[in-house]
Amino acid sequence: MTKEIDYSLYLVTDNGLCMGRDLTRVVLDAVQGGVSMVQIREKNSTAGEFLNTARALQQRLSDSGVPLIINDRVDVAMAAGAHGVHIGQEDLPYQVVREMLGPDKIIGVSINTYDQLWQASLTDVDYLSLSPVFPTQTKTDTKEPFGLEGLKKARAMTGKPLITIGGINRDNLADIMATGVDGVALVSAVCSADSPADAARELVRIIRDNKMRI
Ligand SMILES: Cc1ncc(COP(=O)(O)OP(=O)(O)O)c(N)n1
Ligand SMILES: Cc1ncsc1CCOP(=O)(O)O
Ligand SMILES: [Mg+2]
Repeated sequence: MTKEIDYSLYLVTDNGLCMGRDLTRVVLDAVQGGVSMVQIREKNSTAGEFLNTARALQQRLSDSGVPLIINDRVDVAMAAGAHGVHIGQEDLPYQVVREMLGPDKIIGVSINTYDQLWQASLTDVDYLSLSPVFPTQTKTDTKEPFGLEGLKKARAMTGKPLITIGGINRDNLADIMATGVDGVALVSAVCSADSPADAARELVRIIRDNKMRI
């Protein structure tokens, strides 16, 4: 069953890119600006720190309707009562995560190749994230970027909710939305912005003006 989720503007956090500001503050400002989904991605935190951040945000976002997704750590997601988990090709296998979380939680999977896209399309995963669309300095161990033509090809291959990530900003967002993806995930364009709220507002406007599918 397809869940009713707004994937249009998906903030993925990176504490180190928040310009010394409190991560929770940056996320709440971004949500004020219109971010529709949030993923906590803490690569340098202990499990305990990750859980504390997740619990604090889960509580602060509970009335907003914005789903909170945990990167990689199914245990942290379960302990925090988060809405779901994002996993990559080197994380726990999708079926195992689904068995652990049950049918109602949101599970997203990173897709690095067309073969992975095809395989994942056969499962009941909630969304697919083509990764990366462009090169980025935020994550250095990425595979070959898909580019805009790759996004179009991927869109034609699956009817599942499809988003993309990597090097996305206000200058390339319109072209990305025109490929027919359901949304975009970004780190630095929001986390490092002078005003995360204003940055999110501008991105929302570009998405609204260029979205292909409702
Ligand atoms: C929305 C979204 N898309 C892709 C990724 C990357 O996940 P992964 O390939 O597992 O890499 P890490 O983020 O774990 O370094 C993501 N986190 N979110
Ligand atoms: C987490 C992740 N996965 C693929 S690229 C990426 C980082 C994207 O960061 P930015 O939006 O700053 O390019
Ligand atoms: Mg991962």
